[in-house]
Amino acid sequence: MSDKQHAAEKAAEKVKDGMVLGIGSGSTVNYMLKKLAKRMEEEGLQIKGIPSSKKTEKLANELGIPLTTFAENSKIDLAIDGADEIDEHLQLSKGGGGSLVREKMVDSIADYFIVIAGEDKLVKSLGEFPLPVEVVPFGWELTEKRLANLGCQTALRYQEDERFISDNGNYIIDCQFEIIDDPEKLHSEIKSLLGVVETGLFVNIADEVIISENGQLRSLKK
Ligand SMILES: O=C[C@H](O)[C@H](O)[C@H](O)COP(=O)(O)O
Repeated sequence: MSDKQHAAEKAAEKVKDGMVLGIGSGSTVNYMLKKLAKRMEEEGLQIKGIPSSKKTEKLANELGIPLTTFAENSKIDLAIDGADEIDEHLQLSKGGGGSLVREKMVDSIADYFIVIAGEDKLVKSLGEFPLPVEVVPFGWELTEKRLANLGCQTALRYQEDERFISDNGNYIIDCQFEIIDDPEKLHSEIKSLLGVVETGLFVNIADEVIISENGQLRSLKK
């Protein structure tokens, strides 16, 4: 079993009967969903999920996991999500799959947010992984220049030779900074730029990180 699967399955064990669960996105979360579906079948566990992407929604539907919306539930008991980078203060860089806006909406409202990952996602400082920023398509070239003025190399994201379009109909600009030593400050600076919808910096949102390293689990908490 891979480290990410190990961490994902451990987190799935923390889901309790009757919970409204915020379901993140990505390959690590997919393992969590599969384990959750197994628990529902074997233990009769009943939950409702709020998915953070169309991909997660599709997999949850395929696995028979009941879903709900913010229209029906304004509260999330627990959210479980992956990350692209995690620093020692539990600050995250997310959005490698382009789902950062919905993920942030889901993860930040949860009473408790658990991040799941293999040890390879732990970093001393964020920034090696290019930071995804979701921008509105209108005037994206101007927004890209504003981002570049903050001192990063920018790249409009493509997928299979087409411009990547997020679940919200927006573009993603990946921003390569040398190092992100103050995620909170950088997030505020980027958010203040016209045309920016959201950044992939998840600052002071995670409550716990479950990491697996060579089959050994450990939990990092705030
Ligand atoms: O937009 C995607 C998300 O932020 C993912 O949670 C993140 O990219 C980690 O994905 P994975 O579990 O596939 O490494």
